[in-house]
Amino acid sequence: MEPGHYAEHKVIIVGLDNAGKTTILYQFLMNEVVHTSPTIGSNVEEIVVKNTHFLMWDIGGQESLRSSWNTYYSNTEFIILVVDSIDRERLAITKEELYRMLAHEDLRKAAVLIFANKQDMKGCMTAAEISKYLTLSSIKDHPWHIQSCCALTGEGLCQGLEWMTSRIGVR
Ligand SMILES: Nc1nc2c(ncn2[C@@H]2O[C@H](COP(=O)(O)OP(=O)(O)OP(=O)(O)O)[C@@H](O)[C@H]2O)c(=O)[nH]1
Ligand SMILES: [Mg+2]
Repeated sequence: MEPGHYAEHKVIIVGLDNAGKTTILYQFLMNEVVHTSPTIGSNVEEIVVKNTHFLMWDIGGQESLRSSWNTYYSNTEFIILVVDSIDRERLAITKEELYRMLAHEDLRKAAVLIFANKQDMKGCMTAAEISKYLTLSSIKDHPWHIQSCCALTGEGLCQGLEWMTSRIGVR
């Protein structure tokens, strides 16, 4: 590669509405909690971690928007799936969306980081419970990792990014 040029790794941040995707993106960018409103379309930001450049697409998760997630899939290296750990009722929908993505041709080489977000909420599901419900251990054709986090404090977010950087160059 020429000097001054660097590889940029494409990331999509997906998950149901209200999961905390936009909050996570701006924690990565600014180490701050921003005021968010539901994302219509997407936000895109470049996040640099230890000289590794990620281009992160944060995509709106409302039901009507989920059918267009696939327009963001090409060349994706990482999927960040954000789960609202207090939202037990809708974990089944997240599961459906996860397996739909994993079956998509354009994502066959993507690694998956699952954030079990909102760990500050009383009575929330643990990462282990979410992992079991999503049957993550059955996923053999994509590298995956689950990390508990709280986007409001930033706890757990760095560990998730570290897993991503550790994957680069593995394949
Ligand atoms: N308690 C708590 N609230 C959180 C956390 N992360 C995000 N939130 C709140 O959850 C709400 C939704 O956050 P967003 O980041 O806008 O959610 P989103 O996933 O981008 O939603 P869409 O854009 O509609 O898909 C906001 O009120 C956030 O402040 C967390 O870790 N704990
Ligand atoms: Mg959003």
